[in-house]
Amino acid sequence: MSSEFERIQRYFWPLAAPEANPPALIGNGDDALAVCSGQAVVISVDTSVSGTHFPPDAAPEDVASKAVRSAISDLAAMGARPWFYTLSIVVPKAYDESWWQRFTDQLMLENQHWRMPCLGGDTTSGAILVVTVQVHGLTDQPLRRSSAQPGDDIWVTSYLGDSAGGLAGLQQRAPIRAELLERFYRPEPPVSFMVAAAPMIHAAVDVSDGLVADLGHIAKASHCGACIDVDSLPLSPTLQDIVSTEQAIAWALSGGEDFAACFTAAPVHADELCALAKEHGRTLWRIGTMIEGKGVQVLRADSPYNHSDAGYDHFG
Ligand SMILES: Nc1ncnc2c1ncn2[C@@H]1O[C@H](COP(=O)(O)OP(=O)(O)O)[C@@H](O)[C@H]1O
Ligand SMILES: Cc1ncc(C[n+]2csc(CCOP(=O)(O)OP(=O)(O)O)c2C)c(N)n1
Ligand SMILES: [Mg+2]
Repeated sequence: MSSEFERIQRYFWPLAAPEANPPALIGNGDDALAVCSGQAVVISVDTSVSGTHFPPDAAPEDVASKAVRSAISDLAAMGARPWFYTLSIVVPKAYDESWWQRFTDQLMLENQHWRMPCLGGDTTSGAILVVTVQVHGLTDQPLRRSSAQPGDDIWVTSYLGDSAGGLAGLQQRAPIRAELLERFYRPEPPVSFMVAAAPMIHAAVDVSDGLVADLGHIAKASHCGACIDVDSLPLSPTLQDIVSTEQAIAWALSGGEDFAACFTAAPVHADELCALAKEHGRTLWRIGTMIEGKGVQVLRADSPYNHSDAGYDHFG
């Protein structure tokens, strides 16, 4: 088995490809990374822990994809294009080199897909696998949670609840479906669409903890309320095939890890937003309206819909 430094050189330094745009002033291999950008730099860090964010027996490829994509989701919600990321990793000593190879091969595929190299990080051993990805994105004008206005339409950028359905399958609480596992391990944050749509968007958040909880962040930060209709929630045919509509709605409202964007925009932009989404190979769903007041109201045919609005809470 090779040393820590040999592993860093062999597995992580090649992940500096493809080159960052604009390139780093000092890249991998020094005491620190040095970069310079003419635009605002948007930075977000997310940690994935074995047993908390993915099952302990998850494939290295799946852990790699989910860690990168869940971090990129925050860039999409800010309307920023990926620039580069850093990677901090704790790996149990018992993992063999084939694990390292498979993990970093998949990271390379993610780098190419998002055009986002890994320019630095930290490597240690420890009791369980922990992967921390800090992403850096660029934009001229970051989107915020705090700029929604009463009267805005509320939009989401993907089916909701599929990831929770995939997790339920892994945990033998529901039938396993390959498409749902794919949504759990390889979500598709709407990066290029959100960058292009940013000028029309008032406020945005990424849906990681659950729609009601995350939309609640927009409502609170914007000092207004939100009203959504459960019959307009985008539920995938696959999800509806494996569980009751009530269960699918519950997962769409609070399952979490959809890594979609939820955003608000003036109704006048509705057609243009849908056309733009199509150009970027995406679909948009309008799920409600921002209103005066506070909190998130969940309705069905104008009556309150009974649901749990608690999002995922690491200490709940
Ligand atoms: N340990 C921490 N130290 C400082 N700030 C934190 C810490 N944990 C979370 N935050 C900040 O609190 C806010 C909410 O965090 P979180 O719910 O994890 O956001 P997200 O869902 O976007 O990852 C973010 O702005 C985040 O940067
Ligand atoms: C083994 C396992 N159990 C449970 C979950 C469900 N789960 C874990 S974290 C989480 C919410 C999102 O994670 P968090 O760390 O809060 O992301 P952030 O909001 O910071 O982006 C959910 C739904 C999972 N993904 N894997
Ligand atoms: Mg977080």
